[in-house]
Amino acid sequence: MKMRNPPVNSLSLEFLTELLISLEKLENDKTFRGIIITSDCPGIFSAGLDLLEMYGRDPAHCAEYWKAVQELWLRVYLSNLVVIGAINGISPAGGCLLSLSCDYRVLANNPKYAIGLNETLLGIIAPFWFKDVLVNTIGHRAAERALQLGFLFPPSDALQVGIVDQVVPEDQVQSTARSVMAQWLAIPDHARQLTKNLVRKPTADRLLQQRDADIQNFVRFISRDSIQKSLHVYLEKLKQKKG
Ligand SMILES: CCCCCCCCCCC/C=C/C(=O)SCCNC(=O)CCNC(=O)[C@H](O)C(C)(C)COP(=O)(O)OP(=O)(O)OC[C@H]1O[C@@H](n2cnc3c(N)ncnc32)[C@H](O)[C@@H]1OP(=O)(O)O
Repeated sequence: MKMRNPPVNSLSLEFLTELLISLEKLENDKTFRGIIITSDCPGIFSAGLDLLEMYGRDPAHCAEYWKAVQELWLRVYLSNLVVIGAINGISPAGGCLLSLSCDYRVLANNPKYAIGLNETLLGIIAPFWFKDVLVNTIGHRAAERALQLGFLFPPSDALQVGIVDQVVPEDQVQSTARSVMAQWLAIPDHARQLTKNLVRKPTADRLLQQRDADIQNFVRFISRDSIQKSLHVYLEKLKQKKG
């Protein structure tokens, strides 16, 4: 699955909906046993959640958006398919969450391709289920530092901390992802799927048990004047960077 939402593969409501529909189709087609998620935007896996879906929007829109974010996460995280991330670009915040929700992550060795939950750098916070997935992946202490400081790990650090499973030369990302897929597909589906569910269900259940409250918390938080100001400042910084 090649994500194509130029210029930066931001996860807008429309794009999230497209991804959800595509994933659902693949899940329902029994001829598919695995997917490789990668990007069609040069140098960018995904710029994460679309800031314009959270800035200057009314509460109803924010609630609809957050529901779609939850939905995509649950679908990828709990997918019965083998999901491999072929991460061929930078993947901050929501892009990192998408990567972390794969079963295996292969990152291209380019110092620009940083990965991490950088929410604090925007003056916002990673929701508890983003945090849970990071803690599950790199452990409590490393996650505690990474989340508070908004670390974006370059490939060598990403491998060391375990946020990705493999770092390979850029021209080998897709072929490596395909070899890894072959290894994972050698396992009988029912055994692998039940095991995946056993490991991941408790984390997903934490959100499933309080989805509506999570949406309300998000809407309250994102609608605060101080948070809207932080988003404004960050968006302006992105604009000014262009010069
Ligand atoms: C009680 C508590 C309850 C809890 C409540 C939870 C609270 C909120 C949780 C929110 C979680 C948020 C998760 C996220 O994912 S936030 C997004 C994080 N993403 C980033 O920080 C990345 C920002 N982008 C960049 O750094 C660069 O754009 C990038 C390195 C990706 C690419 O750089 P490049 O130079 O190639 O391109 P530009 O910067 O010029 O960007 C091109 C245009 O795209 C726009 N853009 C970029 N990123 C985003 C984005 N994420 N959303 C929307 N738009 C984006 C950028 O502004 C440029 O636009 P223009 O061409 O119009 O200027």
